Amino acid sequence: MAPNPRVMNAFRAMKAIGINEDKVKPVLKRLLKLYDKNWELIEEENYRVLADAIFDEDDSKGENFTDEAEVHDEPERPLKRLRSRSQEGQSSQSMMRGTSLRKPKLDDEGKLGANSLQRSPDMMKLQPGPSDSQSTQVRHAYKGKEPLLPQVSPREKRPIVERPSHGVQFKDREVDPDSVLIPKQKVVDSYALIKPKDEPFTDDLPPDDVPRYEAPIAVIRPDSFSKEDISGRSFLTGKPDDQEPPASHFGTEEDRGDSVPASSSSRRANSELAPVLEESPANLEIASSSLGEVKISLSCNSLLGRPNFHMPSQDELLKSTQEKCLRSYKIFDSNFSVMQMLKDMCDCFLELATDSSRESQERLMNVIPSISALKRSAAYSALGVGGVKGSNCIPVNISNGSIDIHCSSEVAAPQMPRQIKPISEDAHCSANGSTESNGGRELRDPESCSLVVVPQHQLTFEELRSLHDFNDITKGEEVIEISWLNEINNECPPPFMYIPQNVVFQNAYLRFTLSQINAEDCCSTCIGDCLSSTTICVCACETGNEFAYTSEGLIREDFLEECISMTRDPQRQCLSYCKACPLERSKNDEILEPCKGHLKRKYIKECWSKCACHKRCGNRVVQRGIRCKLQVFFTPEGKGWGLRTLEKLPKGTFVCEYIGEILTNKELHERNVQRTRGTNNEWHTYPVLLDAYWFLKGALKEEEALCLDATFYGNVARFINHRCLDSNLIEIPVKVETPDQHYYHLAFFTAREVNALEELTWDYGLDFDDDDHPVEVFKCLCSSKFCRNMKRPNRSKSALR
Ligand SMILES: C[S@@+](CC[C@H](N)C(=O)[O-])C[C@H]1O[C@@H](n2cnc3c(N)ncnc32)[C@H](O)[C@@H]1O
Repeated sequence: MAPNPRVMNAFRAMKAIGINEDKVKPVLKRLLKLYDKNWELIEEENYRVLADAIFDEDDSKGENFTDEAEVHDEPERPLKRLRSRSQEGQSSQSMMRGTSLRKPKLDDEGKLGANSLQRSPDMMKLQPGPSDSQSTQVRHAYKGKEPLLPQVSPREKRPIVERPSHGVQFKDREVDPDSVLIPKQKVVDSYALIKPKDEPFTDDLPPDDVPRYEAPIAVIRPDSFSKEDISGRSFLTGKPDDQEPPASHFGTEEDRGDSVPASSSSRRANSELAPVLEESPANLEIASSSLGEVKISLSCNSLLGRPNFHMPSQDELLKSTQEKCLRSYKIFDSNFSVMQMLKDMCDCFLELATDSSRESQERLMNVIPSISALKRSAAYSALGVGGVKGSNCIPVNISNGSIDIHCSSEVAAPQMPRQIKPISEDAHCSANGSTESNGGRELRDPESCSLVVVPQHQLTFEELRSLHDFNDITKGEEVIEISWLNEINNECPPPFMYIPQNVVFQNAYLRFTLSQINAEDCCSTCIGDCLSSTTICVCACETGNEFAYTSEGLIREDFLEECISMTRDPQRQCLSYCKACPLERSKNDEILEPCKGHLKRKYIKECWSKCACHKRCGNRVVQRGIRCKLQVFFTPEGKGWGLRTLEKLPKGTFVCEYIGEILTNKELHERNVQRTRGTNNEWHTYPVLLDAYWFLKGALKEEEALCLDATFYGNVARFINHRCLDSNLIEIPVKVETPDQHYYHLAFFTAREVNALEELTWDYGLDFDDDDHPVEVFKCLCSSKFCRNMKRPNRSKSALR
């Protein structure tokens, strides 16, 4: 029978550290039996378990003949020290992995002791320190060897968890600082062999006549060297981390005094090793939480033996990671920082790991809607909370059926409630933390003393969902966060559901099928970026065989100017007339008026899923979503909420799409009728008609005459206010998924360069003289010199585009 390759590998690995087959065989057999043939456990960390079991056996044999005195006077202990590199300075890494293998301790019968195999670091932390007598035994057992687990010695009774560093820590015990050397360049696989410095250094393998001394006497890891040791260096600063000892230091200064002292001799050893260590860093700290409690390290152990290994600089590493992230995850925010993300990860870890009730209380405060937000929802009246104009918060005291929230005047922080923890319908909590009956719903941890209570029957789930997170009104729906801010009063944005893509309300006919897209509607032979292709891409046909976008992702100047003048210049404006205008049909009048005309527009055709080009092809802009830094803000001029940019935007930048529910024109008409009858809402969203191509079909079917309404479902475009004629945005139809003319995206691009903090506006195309539309009019406050409403400030009807 062919020998089991795993057995052969084990032999080979042991041979590499000087243990011959005869010795390996019986121990291996026992381990296999013990582990139920679980080879993985044996093979882990380059057969560490096996090696240690062999050493154990050696030791236990040896110990039969030693007493305490002999142990201490044992100067000629082994020449070599076996050490897994993965232990070197890897405490935090091990902790992250959450596993650590403790060597199996075989009892007399060759069985595992109760605690022999421990994989949980928590378990290890909880391990009590042995009593003095126990520790003596432990010292016997480990005499001359590094224990594989943080065994707690009398001088290390302090639990590991108390130490500033964390994770699995391997203790250097009985180390003679002068006696060890790590010949890093002679790495065999992942082991570093350590040889007493003052003994003749012959080769890496022990002489055959000293088999007992294969067991190592001591170990020095890179991070147990002085602070100049690169492996203990903070990668962030390039300086040693002086906030705390490296993760693999054991115990306090005094502790180290008799284990691994920072003695002159150890320093001597270090300085001798310095050139080697400089070339062989093992563990690099790359990020940490603000106070250094949590750290992220990179370990490159398996690279150390490679001749071409060199340590990348911090800049190199960050730059390359950043580029990779930007490429892979489509992050277009120029402020994105890998380093920040890693620090955030440390902070999150710390937060989760130390979740204090105070923190969770603060977090909860931010998820409660302010009264102004509630006021806008139908739920407000049902809440029975008195008006608090001038206050950003719902009153602090808990009274039956009311809401408790503490809130500073600057922080109007209504957010999406993320965690609603119904405790009891009848419970609320008084300031001292006791629970009282209130018929409400508790929104936070019952342990904290100030509870937030919202009457359960008042706010529906839908209503809660429509309240806005002031950090990100998009609720994470967009690639980029969009905050909202009111520096004028205590209003909150009106409730609506944020959606990043249009959704069909009910009857609109929309088919995005691949079969519907013909060869002439997609570039099925393009490769990579269509913009840089030399052949003409079919997707550019609609725009005169030239793409509408530049390689910078802006709209081509001439195309943009054409669109602007077709929309704004009365001389260039071109109306098309449909045969049976859906607008007229929806009125259900006896006699249909003739079509009043629809503005003709140029449109952009973007590459899409059936195109063979790359997803990041330059002819895909609108479909990537919002990339500019925007903010919803309360306008000082009395227009209500508006949208502004927080960064300078070049001319031709894509800002956002008008997103809303896709309605048929009939459905919209019905809504409008309802709207005028319904609540007297000051701020109306203005639905847009997707009417640019209505004229193309003889008689458009009802379900093909489409429009977008952002009143209930929409994106930030619903906040863009109107400006007569010289608005800084221009809307352009963009075709993406379907070649059908009756559906397209309406995208806003900057019509000129826009400065940071400038309000973004578009011309709704309102005819302030047209009394024929049911949507409530507003007094135009656009302050444009071309304002069409200037001479008629008191008009009460407006037009709907
Ligand atoms: C699409 S919404 C814009 C967002 C709105 N300002 C809000 O607070 O939700 C349109 C409404 O904003 C207001 N509005 C927009 N442009 C305006 C302007 N130029 N002057 C006055 N009010 C304006 C009108 O009330 C209009 O009905």
